[in-house]
Amino acid sequence: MSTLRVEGVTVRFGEVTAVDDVTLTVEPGVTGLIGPNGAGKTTLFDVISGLRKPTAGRVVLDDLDITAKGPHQRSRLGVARTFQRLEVFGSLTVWENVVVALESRRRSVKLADELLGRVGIADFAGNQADTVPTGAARLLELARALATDPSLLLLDEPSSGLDRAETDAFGELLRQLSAEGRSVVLVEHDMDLVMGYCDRVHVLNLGRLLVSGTPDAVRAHEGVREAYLG
Ligand SMILES: Nc1ncnc2c1ncn2[C@@H]1O[C@H](COP(=O)(O)OP(=O)(O)OP(=O)(O)O)[C@@H](O)[C@H]1O
Repeated sequence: MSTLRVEGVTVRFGEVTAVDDVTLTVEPGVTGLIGPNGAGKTTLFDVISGLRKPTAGRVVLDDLDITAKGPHQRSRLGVARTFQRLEVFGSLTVWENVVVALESRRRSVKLADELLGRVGIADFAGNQADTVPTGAARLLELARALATDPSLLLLDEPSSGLDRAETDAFGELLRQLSAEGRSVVLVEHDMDLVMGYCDRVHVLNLGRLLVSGTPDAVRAHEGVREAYLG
């Protein structure tokens, strides 16, 4: 079980302040990170996963300041991430992609079939990864992330490419991951998924944290409706 604290994090790109003094906590369970395009969600994921050093602020995982640690060190501490832009090994099969992730952690390759079944893409196991539909490739990224047995899982737009039934199945998987004590953070534009499956939601707007709360509290917040939900 991991608790993440983002403390006063700011990221500037020249004149643009992509993330502006954001402080928030992620507890075990499913947390949504939402906001309009350009709100700073992916940049904040980059800071949490160690791909980008913040201009100011700290990232603290279970009381350990990890701000200066790189992505690999964070991965060893239990942080895993999927990307908006797919990052699978296209020339390997779906099954081999998971095996590579398992081997990197010296975990049994026998777990690959179980992981593919778990995310719902067992039928694609023997297919070359760059030939499967986008939705399946996203689920493959999730299987690869789960192969590292993460305590904190960051998912960037996981439902894009999934149809409604697949999205609902994905929501149920989120519940299971949460029940296992993992902390899952979701950057997601599918509001049914966010409102239906998140325990807590943080809303970013123009780089700033607008509000944090339960899905109902966030939905009722006037600033959120104005900024985002319309
Ligand atoms: N490498 C970069 N260099 C310059 N500006 C950047 C860079 N990355 C992001 N930005 C800017 O920072 C702001 C936040 O971008 P970010 O991608 O984090 O937003 P987002 O909430 O993830 O958006 P989306 O929902 O469209 O993915 C935007 O104004 C974006 O143009």
